[in-house]
Amino acid sequence: MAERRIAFNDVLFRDKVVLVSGGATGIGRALVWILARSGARVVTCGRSPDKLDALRSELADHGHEVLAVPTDIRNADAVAALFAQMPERHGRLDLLINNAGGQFPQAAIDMSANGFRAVIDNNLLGTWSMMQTAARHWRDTNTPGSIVNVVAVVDRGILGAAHTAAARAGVIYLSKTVAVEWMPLNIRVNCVAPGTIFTEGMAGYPEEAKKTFARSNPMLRLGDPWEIAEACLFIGSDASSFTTGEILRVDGGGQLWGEQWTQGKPDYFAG
Ligand SMILES: CCCCC/C=C/C(=O)SCCNC(=O)CCNC(=O)[C@H](O)C(C)(C)COP(=O)(O)OP(=O)(O)OC[C@H]1O[C@@H](n2cnc3c(N)ncnc32)[C@H](O)[C@@H]1OP(=O)(O)O
Ligand SMILES: NC(=O)C1=CN([C@@H]2O[C@H](COP(=O)(O)OP(=O)(O)OC[C@H]3O[C@@H](n4cnc5c(N)ncnc54)[C@H](OP(=O)(O)O)[C@@H]3O)[C@@H](O)[C@H]2O)C=CC1
Repeated sequence: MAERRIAFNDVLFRDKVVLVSGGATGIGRALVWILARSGARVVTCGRSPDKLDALRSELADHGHEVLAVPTDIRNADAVAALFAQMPERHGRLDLLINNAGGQFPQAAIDMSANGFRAVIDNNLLGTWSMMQTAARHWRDTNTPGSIVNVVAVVDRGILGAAHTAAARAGVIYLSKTVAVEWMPLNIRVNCVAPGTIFTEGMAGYPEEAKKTFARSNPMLRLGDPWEIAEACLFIGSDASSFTTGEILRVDGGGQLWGEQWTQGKPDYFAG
């Protein structure tokens, strides 16, 4: 990541302040790297202080300073404290990328009320808390802003992950709504919907399902976190200044062809 080619020039984010949630691993880590190398001042958060420490020292070894604040996005007080640190440290915020999130694979019929709620809390309510806090900051400081929400491709549902399909659809329609409501505040709101991307998060999926993931799109491969990071850079930056309320699917064409069963394909559909 310290060397990989970046599609955009290195001034696009020079001195911009960007908050990326969930930056310690996977797509978030690629985002932190690509933004730092593009000249941005990067702030990130996550629940695990150890993972954030490892990220901070990895970036520091290459001369990039990152502010990494342990924060659970489901905790409104922690989110408020995170946002309070940014003006102090960097004076402003230009872009928020809501990447933190996740779920577990399970048949909808077996989900407990608490399990379903945990995924809604994490992906819908946590993301909303970050979005609203950022928007209030931009309103109160009379400065422009941009939000990118990392969601998932929900057009055909997400088999074996009904909770996250519901949460991500919620984020998409929240985004479309506030893209209009917040335009008078000069805030753009867009989503990036990754297909199946090879990250640390894959560890939570059964081997039987993982073997089939490469066939979930016509490119017959998994995506790479860097491919999602570049899409977020494009849609979050001035390079897409006339775009708001949009969903950019980065899924190798998976919304058109391919099947994804997060727990493996049931016998009923085999053959
Ligand atoms: C979208 C396309 C899918 C295919 C490709 C993969 C895409 C990815 O997104 S990979 C990135 C995934 N990364 C993660 O998922 C990491 C983050 N995930 C989590 O932190 C958790 O899964 C969580 C947020 C959903 C749950 O966190 P937490 O609130 O800390 O959970 P608790 O341990 O307190 O449990 C609450 C509730 O949920 C039930 N539960 C948790 N894990 C599972 C599981 N693996 N299977 C079944 N149920 C689970 C847990 O049992 C609790 O319910 P009750 O037992 O009823 O109290
Ligand atoms: N990989 C894929 O195929 C796909 C991924 N996505 C979504 O993209 C995003 C990134 O996923 P990916 O990189 O694959 O997964 P990872 O599990 O590697 O990354 C998720 C990151 O979010 C952080 N996080 C999770 N919950 C919280 C929370 N409540 N508060 C703060 N931080 C949190 C985690 O850190 P910590 O555990 O320390 O809190 C972790 O660093 C997620 O929203 C994911 O669901 C969507 C579609 C497909």
